[in-house]
Amino acid sequence: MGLRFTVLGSGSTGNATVVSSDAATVLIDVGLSGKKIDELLKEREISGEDLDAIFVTHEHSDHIKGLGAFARKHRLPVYANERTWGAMARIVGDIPEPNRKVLPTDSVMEIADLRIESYGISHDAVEPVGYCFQADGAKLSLATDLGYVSDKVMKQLQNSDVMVLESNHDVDMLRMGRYPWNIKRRILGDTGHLSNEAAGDALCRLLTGSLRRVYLAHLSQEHNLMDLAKLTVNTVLESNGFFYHKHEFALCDTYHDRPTPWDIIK
Ligand SMILES: Nc1ccn([C@@H]2O[C@H](COP(=O)(O)O)[C@@H](O)[C@H]2O)c(=O)n1
Repeated sequence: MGLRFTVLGSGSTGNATVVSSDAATVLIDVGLSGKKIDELLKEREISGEDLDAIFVTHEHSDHIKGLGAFARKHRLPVYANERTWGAMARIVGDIPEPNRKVLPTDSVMEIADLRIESYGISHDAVEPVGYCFQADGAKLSLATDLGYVSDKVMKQLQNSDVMVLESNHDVDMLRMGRYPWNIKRRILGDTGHLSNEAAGDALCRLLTGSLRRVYLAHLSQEHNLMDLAKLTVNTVLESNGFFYHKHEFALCDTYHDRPTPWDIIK
């Protein structure tokens, strides 16, 4: 069991993911209440006491809603870049100084045998990041809340074994949906969220290496369906000549209201 993870919750109602190596376990984002995170961890047979640290992607409430309460309860160190700390200070409340850790964007650190790398992404937060994790020769990449996938991000995601990739909306459903126009423009823009097609396009450039599974994540409950997201991504892949067998590669589900099973990458 060299590297494994579970997505506890995914979508604008709250995001949180646990990544675990042989000797370290970390939580990425606390976008649900602290109480709910405790319940979800229990469902996956771990607890807050098993965690070594929390890593924050950005200050939007669906990523930090329960951060302050959860970090204080379990006395956990919290890692974020300087500007994200500034932007979330009021929402998160008091985190004791020794547990306020600054991890600059595009830097690497290690907790025991777990290598953690942050990378900058395009989203309308002060300095949003994604994270890649490596242990025991395996690589997991988390890539959600992306307006678009830049060449730099694409390079960062290369050689992943498993990815959690945003597939937020179906563009036609969003265009015809009931959100106000300014919000639609935001979601569709370069600092908004990846559509199903954009996720498919990104995968066309990533499916050449070791990639075995992609979890489609941060799906809109208003403008998407898991089956539609998978169909669209598959259609984009096939129209670009990528045909695969189930045992070689799979698209996997995430949920807004329940955790994914542990995925044991290695
Ligand atoms: N009234 C709303 C609804 C949603 N948003 C933001 O739009 C993004 C996509 O939301 P989905 O739930 O459709 O995935 C997300 O960033 C929401 O926070 C909004 O600003 N106002």
